[in-house]
Amino acid sequence: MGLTSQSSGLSLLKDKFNISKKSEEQIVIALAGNPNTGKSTLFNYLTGLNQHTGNWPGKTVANAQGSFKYKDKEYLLVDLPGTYSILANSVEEQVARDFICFGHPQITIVIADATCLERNLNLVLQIMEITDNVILCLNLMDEANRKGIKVQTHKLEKDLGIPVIPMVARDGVGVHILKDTIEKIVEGEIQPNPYKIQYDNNIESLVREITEHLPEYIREKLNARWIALRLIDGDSSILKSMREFLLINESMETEQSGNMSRDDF
Ligand SMILES: Nc1nc2c(ncn2[C@@H]2O[C@H](COP(=O)(O)OP(=O)(O)OP(=O)(O)O)[C@@H](O)[C@H]2O)c(=O)[nH]1
Ligand SMILES: [Mg+2]
Repeated sequence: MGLTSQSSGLSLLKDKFNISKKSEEQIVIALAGNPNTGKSTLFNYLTGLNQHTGNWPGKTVANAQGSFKYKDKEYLLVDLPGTYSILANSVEEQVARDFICFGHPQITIVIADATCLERNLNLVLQIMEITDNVILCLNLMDEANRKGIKVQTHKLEKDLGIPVIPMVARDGVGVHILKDTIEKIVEGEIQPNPYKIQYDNNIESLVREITEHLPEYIREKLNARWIALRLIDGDSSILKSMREFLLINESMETEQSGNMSRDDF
């Protein structure tokens, strides 16, 4: 039973991330991106809300969440803090990383500034290492056009292996295509296949070694390759997050988790 399964998923969302689903059927979507790329603008456009988003002060998380409906499906949109990376160098980065990794949103939208794509793609590649269901929105296309910047959207889509949607969120341009793409991913009509970075042989063999030693419980529930990469990078915060995740999960899934406990880390 995966974490997206309703029994554990709901409590994990509530206990760790303070996210309340209105119903079990609601599909959770994370909205990530660099600061100032139009996340709030898109969030407000989709949800009809009018709030300043990205308010995640440390451990007392007051997140922004809103819902929308499209073709009879209910979606819960979670706005993540604006970050340039999710390598957990700051509280914001850790919050964004933990939600994408442990909160298991069914889809993660990354909203990028089309006028400085190179910098924005860093975060996109990092998120693609954690999860497959990623959509890239190229926002501020009006600004890009004004500056004479042309983006080869289809080539980018092919190279990244995920849907890429040009957007002017301020005017709602591209939002319908986004909703349609979300729906097609949920229905399985679109299956993103993100490009995965291959590291040099030393790192790849370490990744294999670490993944083999990760407990089966973790391998089933989380992206073992990504966890191994973070451990190789010396990121001790991932251990803390995994412990927390196990603690919550243990209390909810005592029977399913069997003998496995956080003390195994
Ligand atoms: N020209 C243009 N401006 C936009 C577009 N989308 C958003 N903006 C503007 O860009 C600015 C930043 O938008 P926000 O939605 O606040 O960006 P954000 O990503 O939530 O920013 P942080 O929360 O600070 O990370 C605002 O002034 C928006 O009006 C767009 O498509 N075109
Ligand atoms: Mg914002």
